Amino acid sequence: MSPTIRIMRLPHGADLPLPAYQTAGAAGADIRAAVEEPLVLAPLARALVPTGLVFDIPEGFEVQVRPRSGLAARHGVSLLNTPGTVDSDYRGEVKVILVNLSADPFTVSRGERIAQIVIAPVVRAVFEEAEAVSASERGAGGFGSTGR
Ligand SMILES: O=c1ccn([C@H]2C[C@H](O)[C@@H](COP(=O)(O)OP(=O)(O)OP(=O)(O)O)O2)c(=O)[nH]1
Ligand SMILES: [Mg+2]
Repeated sequence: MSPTIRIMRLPHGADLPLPAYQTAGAAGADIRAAVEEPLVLAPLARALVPTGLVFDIPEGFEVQVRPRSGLAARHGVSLLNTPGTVDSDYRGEVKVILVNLSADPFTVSRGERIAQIVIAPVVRAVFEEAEAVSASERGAGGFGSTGR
């Protein structure tokens, strides 16, 4: 099943390609920087990078915004909030929170593929207050309780 995501391109991204899967089996579709000018990210700097895209995500799905491993491995560039969550009712421009975790400045060029989006089904819970919770083998152990 392939849900359709309708995409509106904003004026500053009108000439950039839509998100696209690069190979037949790709889970992620790359999205591009709709910056007007090259953007220089100093070491440890972050930026909210526009994509020029507004998504119309079908109800029951989300879009996750994830880093590209090539940018991470070669340049230390990642997303600060990975995976970013785009809610199905969000009608604003999708933006990418890029962060430069390397010791060198990184330049983002217009049209560069800066991240990838993965669409995923959403399960929503019912949150219900409880006086007590069920017993389990783990109990309250966590944060390394099983050792290394
Ligand atoms: O990488 C991201 C993450 C989020 N968003 C947009 C879509 C999402 O639906 C909205 C809100 O994101 P989130 O809930 O993560 O942020 P928040 O800080 O909780 O903002 P809000 O109070 O608007 O929910 O921002 C993006 O464009 N890119
Ligand atoms: Mg939120």
